[in-house]
Amino acid sequence: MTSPTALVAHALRREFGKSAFVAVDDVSLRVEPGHIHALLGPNGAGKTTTVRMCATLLEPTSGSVSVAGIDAVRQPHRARRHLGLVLGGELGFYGRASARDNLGFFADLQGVSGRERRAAIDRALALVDLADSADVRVQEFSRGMTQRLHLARAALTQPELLLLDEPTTGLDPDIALRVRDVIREFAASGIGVLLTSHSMPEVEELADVISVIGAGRIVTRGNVADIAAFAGIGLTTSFSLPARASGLAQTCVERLGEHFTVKRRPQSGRWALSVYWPRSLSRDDCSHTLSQVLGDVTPTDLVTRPASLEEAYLALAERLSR
Ligand SMILES: Nc1ncnc2c1ncn2[C@@H]1O[C@H](COP(=O)(O)OP(=O)(O)OP(=O)(O)O)[C@@H](O)[C@H]1O
Repeated sequence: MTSPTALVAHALRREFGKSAFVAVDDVSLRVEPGHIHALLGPNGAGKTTTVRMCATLLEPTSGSVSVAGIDAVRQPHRARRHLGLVLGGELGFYGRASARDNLGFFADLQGVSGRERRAAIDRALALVDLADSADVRVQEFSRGMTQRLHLARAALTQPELLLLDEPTTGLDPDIALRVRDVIREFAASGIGVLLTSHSMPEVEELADVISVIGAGRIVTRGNVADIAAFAGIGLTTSFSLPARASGLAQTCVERLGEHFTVKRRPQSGRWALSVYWPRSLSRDDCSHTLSQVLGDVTPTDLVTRPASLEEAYLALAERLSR
């Protein structure tokens, strides 16, 4: 038997306040079992509002949410048993109690039966690599360990759907990498994951599908190449010039900037330049156009490659604002 789709949100709309401010409008999302779907967008775009509606914490003004085949608007209590939720920067544990006792408290809250309780806690701790710290008081945990404990809490009931709202925000890069490993392992075990994040490398690394949301509406959806195509860019070229070559850096910005998007930033005492090429240009077209501006200067770090998610996203930025 095939598992039901972990999440199907259809035409979600949420208004707030007397003015009926539309925070989310006509948002539809699917998360298949074992897949990671990332929701990417600027501050205030509607990501958290969408996640909260999917988590049954906020009722949609209109639209539907189904979690593991259960109507989450009509039957929120039933749907809740099939989902786990982790919000970035969450508190919510008892510092003086051990990791195991904290999870025990949440297991009781979530209705895990007495018989399954011990096994569920051990399994959840092992999943996030905290088995050795089970009896350590949470106040002694680092932020990364605490965030992994939140993931363990969300996994207690073996949910079909995990909703992760900025789960690595504020973590050191190495700890964020460890949390990402755990998220990937969750998906590999068959859980469907809806992830919001402001970290482009994180989304690029983890997501099977990316939905870009701006001003409450889904603007585009797909993989990195699809998002770049929507943004109108194919290849990008990056290179740097010494700080003393300001004149040439300026010429690049002016001449190339007439037809293409060119970004110039000071970086480690040099000028870092990036050119976003339209999809119609081949690699040869790009290097030919660039050589006409650079003349006999050949930057040693020049690289032309498919646009990254960050570049595609930056190219889209204006289309995402309210
Ligand atoms: N309870 C509320 N009452 C009124 N307006 C709200 C409420 N919750 C959210 N909003 C508004 O809805 C819009 C979407 O907010 P939301 O928190 O979903 O955005 P977001 O994409 O998660 O942003 P961020 O990246 O900053 O977390 C914002 O303009 C926000 O001010």
